[in-house]
This record gives sequence, C-alpha cells and structure tokens, in this order.
Amino acid sequence: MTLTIEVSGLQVRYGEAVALHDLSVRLPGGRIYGLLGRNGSGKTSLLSTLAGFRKPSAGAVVIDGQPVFENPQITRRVCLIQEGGGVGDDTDTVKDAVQVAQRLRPGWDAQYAATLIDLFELPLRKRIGELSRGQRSAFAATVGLASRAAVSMFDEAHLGMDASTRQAFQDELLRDFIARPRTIIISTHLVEEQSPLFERVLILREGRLLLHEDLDELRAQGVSLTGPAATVDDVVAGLTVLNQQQLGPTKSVMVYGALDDARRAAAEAAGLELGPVAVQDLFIHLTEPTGAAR
Ligand SMILES: Nc1ncnc2c1ncn2[C@@H]1O[C@H](COP(=O)(O)OP(=O)(O)OP(=O)(O)O)[C@@H](O)[C@H]1O
Repeated sequence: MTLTIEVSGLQVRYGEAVALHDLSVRLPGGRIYGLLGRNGSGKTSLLSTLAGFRKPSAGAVVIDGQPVFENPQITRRVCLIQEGGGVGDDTDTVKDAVQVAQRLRPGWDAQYAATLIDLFELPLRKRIGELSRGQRSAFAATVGLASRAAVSMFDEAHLGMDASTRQAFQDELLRDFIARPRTIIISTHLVEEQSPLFERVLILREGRLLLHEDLDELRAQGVSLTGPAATVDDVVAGLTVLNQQQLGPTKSVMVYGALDDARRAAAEAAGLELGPVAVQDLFIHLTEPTGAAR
C-alpha cells in the first residue's frame, strides 16, 4: 500500500538557526521523488523529520493521516537510509546485521536481501566496521531496498559507491519500485546521473521549497540552440543564458524559459538545432543564492 505524506507549515530549528521555514507540501504515494538542493539547503533536516527522527519545531508531518513523531505505527513503515551507511553496529558482521534488520523491519524480504548482497558482492563474514565506505553504503542500500518500507528514503545513500555500484543500485531501485510501487524519496547531488529515476522533483533553496513539479515540467523550462554563432546569438538575445559552448563557427547555447512562437519560428527558419537542457544546468540556475541566508 502506498502512503501519502502531508507536510504543513514545517519549521526545523537548531537553536537560533532555522533550517526549514514554513514548508508545506503534499506527496502522494507510489512515486519516486528527487529531493535536490545545494549544501545546507535543508534536505537532511526534511528527511529526518519525515522519518520521525526529529520533532518539528513548528508545523506538522503527517503520513497516512497520522503524525509521524513518536508514532511507531507509522515509523515502522518508514525507512531512512542516511549518508555514509549508519546501518548496523560496527562490531556486527554483515550476516548478523542482516538478521537484526530482519527483526526490526516488518516488510523485510530475506530472499531479496540475499540477492542484493550477492549483487553488491558484500562479504557476509566481515564486520560492518571493516567494510570500505562504498561497501558500507551498498549494505545500507541493501537494507533500504529489502525493507520494502511504504516510505523509503535515501539521503545521499550512494556516497562512496563506485560508478558500477551506483548504476546497479539505481537499476535495482527502479526495478523493485516498478514491481512494488511505494513512496521513494532520493536526496542527491548527482543531479544529472540520478534524475532519470525521478517522476517528481522537489528543490529546496535556503530552507524553503522553491519548486515541486514533474521532472518533465522542469525539463520543459530550458532549451538548447545550436548552429552558426551569430545566428544563435541573434535568436537568444535578451534571454537568460544558462551555459554556452563554441566549437569553431558553431555555438551551442542553453537558455532558461520556453521559446515564444516568434523565436521558435526564427530558430527553425535559420536551421538551428533545438534540444533539451541538462537538468543539472536548470538546477544550478534555479538555486543560485539569493544572499538572504548570509
Ligand atoms: N545539528 C545541527 N546544528 C546546527 N545547525 C545544523 C545542524 N544540522 C544542520 N544544521 C544547519 O541546518 C541547515 C540545513 O542543513 P541540512 O543538513 O538539512 O542541509 P542539506 O541540504 O542536507 O545539506 P548537504 O547537502 O550539505 O548535506 C544548514 O544551515 C546547517 O548548517
């Protein structure tokens, strides 16, 4: 069953410092959300509050109609994997840690956990404290996936994983999500690499929700134009340029905002090639600091 998350007027403070300001958002279940934001924008604060690890300083986090904090009925259906692993006791072997996870997590699928341990080539007899950083993350990812929690959250869970392991994790996450839809939230700085997973994207900036929309809507906010430099410059004059590259006489420019009909017609008449913009370029543009946080 998929669970809806409702966040209303959420504030998270650390003493005087406000990490999240009056954040409200509704996240229907059965989707993969990407949670993006620059360093310090509030992603971990939000995820740890959604998981019930942290009490809201003000406002509410409600899952399936019930407050999350100190509510085991809900928190047992939520799993947050934090960066750097943090799953299992350092002195336990991987095998012991799997058994602990099995006892603690109601939706645990032991067979699936064994498949993932094989996939990530994790040494069952080694202690958690003896694993490399990437192996630790792979073990945490194993716990996050095999828990099959109705709300599964991964906060920079890929840290230290090599490229092949990250790819295997991404493929596995998508495969398992399709077979068993649930709410998955992935916080990451690997915007371009991981965005193909996302159906919807949340962007935090300086503790506020800047944007919450479908990945396709976000993608539609940018366009790239390629062709003879002078013609490209003419067509994009007055638009917000995100990025540009020139190779000999050919220039490629990424702009923010959809092209109006007149510009599109001019671009097509001049034979310019139109294409999509990298999500990462849109993200960098949208999250430029306002200066308010300093
Ligand atoms: N334990 C803490 N005590 C004081 N301030 C904190 C604490 N944890 C986080 N903060 C502050 O809260 C804000 C949000 O931090 P948070 O860790 O939620 O951001 P983040 O988006 O996850 O960052 P990153 O991408 O760097 O992991 C930052 O300004 C940070 O300095």
